[in-house]
Amino acid sequence: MANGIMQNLLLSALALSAAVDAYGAGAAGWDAAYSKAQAALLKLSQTEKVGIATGVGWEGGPCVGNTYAPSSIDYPSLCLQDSPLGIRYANPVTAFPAGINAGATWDRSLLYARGAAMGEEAKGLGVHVQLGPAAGPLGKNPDGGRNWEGFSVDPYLMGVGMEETIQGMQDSGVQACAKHWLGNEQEHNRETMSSNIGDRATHELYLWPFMNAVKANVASVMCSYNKLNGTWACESDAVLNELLKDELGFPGYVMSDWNAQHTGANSALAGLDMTMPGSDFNKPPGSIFWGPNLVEAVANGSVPQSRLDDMATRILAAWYLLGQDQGYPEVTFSSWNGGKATVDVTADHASVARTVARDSIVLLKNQEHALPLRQPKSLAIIGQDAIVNPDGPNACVDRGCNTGTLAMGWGSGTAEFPYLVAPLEAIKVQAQQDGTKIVESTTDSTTDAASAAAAAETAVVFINADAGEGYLTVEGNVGDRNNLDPWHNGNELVKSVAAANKNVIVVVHSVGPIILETILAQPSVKAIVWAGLPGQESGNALVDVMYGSTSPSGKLPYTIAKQPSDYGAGWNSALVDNFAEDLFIDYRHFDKNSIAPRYEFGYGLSYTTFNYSGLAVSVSATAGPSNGPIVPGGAEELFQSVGTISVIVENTGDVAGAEVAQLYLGLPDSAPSTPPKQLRGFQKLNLQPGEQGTATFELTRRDLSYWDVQTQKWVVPSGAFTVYVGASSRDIRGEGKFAVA
Ligand SMILES: OC[C@H]1O[C@@H](O[C@H]2[C@H](O)[C@@H](O)[C@H](O[C@H]3[C@H](O)[C@@H](O)[C@H](O)O[C@@H]3CO)O[C@@H]2CO)[C@H](O)[C@@H](O)[C@@H]1O
Repeated sequence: MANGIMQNLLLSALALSAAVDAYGAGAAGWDAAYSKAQAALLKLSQTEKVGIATGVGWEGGPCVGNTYAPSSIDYPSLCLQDSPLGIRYANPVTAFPAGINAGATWDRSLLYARGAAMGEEAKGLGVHVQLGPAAGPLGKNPDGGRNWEGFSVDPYLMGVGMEETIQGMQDSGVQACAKHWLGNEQEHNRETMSSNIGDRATHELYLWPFMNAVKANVASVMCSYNKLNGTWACESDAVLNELLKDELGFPGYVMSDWNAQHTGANSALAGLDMTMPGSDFNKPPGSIFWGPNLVEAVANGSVPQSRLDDMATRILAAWYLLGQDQGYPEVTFSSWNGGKATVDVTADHASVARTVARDSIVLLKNQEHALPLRQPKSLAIIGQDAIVNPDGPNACVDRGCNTGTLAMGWGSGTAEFPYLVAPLEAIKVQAQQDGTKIVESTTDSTTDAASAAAAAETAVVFINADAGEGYLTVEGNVGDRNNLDPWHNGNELVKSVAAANKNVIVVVHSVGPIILETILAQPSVKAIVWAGLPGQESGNALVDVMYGSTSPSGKLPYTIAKQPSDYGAGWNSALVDNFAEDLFIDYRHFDKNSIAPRYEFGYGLSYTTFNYSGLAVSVSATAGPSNGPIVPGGAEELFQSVGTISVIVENTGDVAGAEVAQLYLGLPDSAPSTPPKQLRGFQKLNLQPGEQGTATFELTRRDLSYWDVQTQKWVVPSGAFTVYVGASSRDIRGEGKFAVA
């Protein structure tokens, strides 16, 4: 007995030192957090160690996930709460624009501000772990149901979104959770299918944004429902221990998606650290994998004591890392009784929400200066998407319906609207100031639409396309979209308006790309505005842009194709997805196959114009693999600067505007079958008329590397790299070269 205890203690010590080695000495605060965690661990009983790794069950506490509180140390029942765009099932909270809008701003400071504001609200409500942001799905399937929760289909932009959001959230004191790890690209069959992804695509596409998350010291990671290469993501040694903890040096803890655990001992050995929600949620009664079963598994030797100690240490360390041991607020709401909080945490966050919504708007078409509107005599506002759901913006649980204006998708990635400013409501305020007569048709009836359109100088028609999580089916869409068309007969609505009015503006609220060919075929359609999923400040943000108090400055975070088949990808109903696209998703696929997109990745118009000049390239790197110690994010060398590329951008128009200058790199031929160009930098510059600014793109070794499957390392290839700098992935304004010997 005594020998057994001694052996367990020795194994624990070994595991703890292994964990310390894994994240590298001195990594931003983790060292100190681990020391505190190790000290606390010594005071915990076996049952308590298991308890802090086990959820108490769905609806077992105030949050969507709750752990058992130990009595031996001053550590709470952890409250884990969605979502990536606000605090789910609580009110009042701010309903921020969705991730896809935050990505469309291409604005690092706004991404950070949104994260910080969400983090403040989470902390204020006593939430310890906010379940976001999301980098999986990445969005390789344009019709994927949850793509809108993340920032972009491009891993670089997604990575920046993850990093800035996590930094913002964690600077406010809440633990972030990067999800869903890994390869959960569709909702159909998500809990049964296997994502079979090649090693290179795994690294260069799907893992890439999680590197940024781990580099930003994310406290936790959620493993996904699907299998990866045949093994459940939440019990895959290759996915959790090898990729995440060893290769990326992740020092925090891995929690399961809700019920994504399939075995007790196996998942523990593979690197799962916390099971959620910990009950037999959606499973036959009695199928609880941890709790007492984990105590038993350690006792009978199927799970080493060191593994249990490692789980508990990681969970405790994340809590200490965020300083949650210092006077953290109590949970002040319950998810299960309407979420009414005893405190108001919203502060001035509506202004952050409005700015993100405004600066994410992408102007796709603007013919004959249709926009901005200049005190029109009359305006027809058409479509149900112009008004709030008559039953209220929160009428459907988890936003599981598409009635009224669309401002977020559906599922767990939602929050309750405290209010929702509808487009019509905001336009009416402006119209009153301008003396504009408003004619309304707020159903999707084509006949009513035509009458309203005929009675006004200009017609603004609102259409949308929704998607969400597969546990809810909305209008026949099981999470993923059935097609890339606008919902509610949107094409016919626009056609009827365009037949009755010569000056039509189309506003699109959508979760992702829609096919616009029918709409573009109408000569009366002069302007198209993509407003995405703008959150509670929808109408106000739209008015800011449509009336020109701010020039549109969003850029597309994905490609809009001419037809669905152009993407070469989409959700499928099989139980296996072989990810045949490999590295060639979205613009990488269009470029490789010389397919002309309708609106390319990175595209977006402004009310002004920008000139690019003075491209300067100063890059010096040595070819070969990146080595060095593992720090959070990966091999240390990967994050070393190898130089800069800069370009001068001038506002050549007569109004102020912001331009997102974008850097794409083409790798030399010595890197085998690589996409023709890949985003490797961007900077948004606010410029007054006539003003010049310099966009500077700092490059790291990772930006120059590809994943070499033979050596299992990131490798900088030798040869000539091509530099493309421009206003989008297809609007290249300057080209250059640099060589790596
Ligand atoms: O919320 C935590 C994570 O949960 C996953 O989604 C779950 C979601 O939170 C939950 O509300 C939903 O429950 C439904 C259940 O699946 C269904 O069978 C039942 O009929 O209705 C329930 C809703 O009332 O289950 C979701 C999982 O299936 C997310 O994937 C994850 O991102 C969240 O962070």
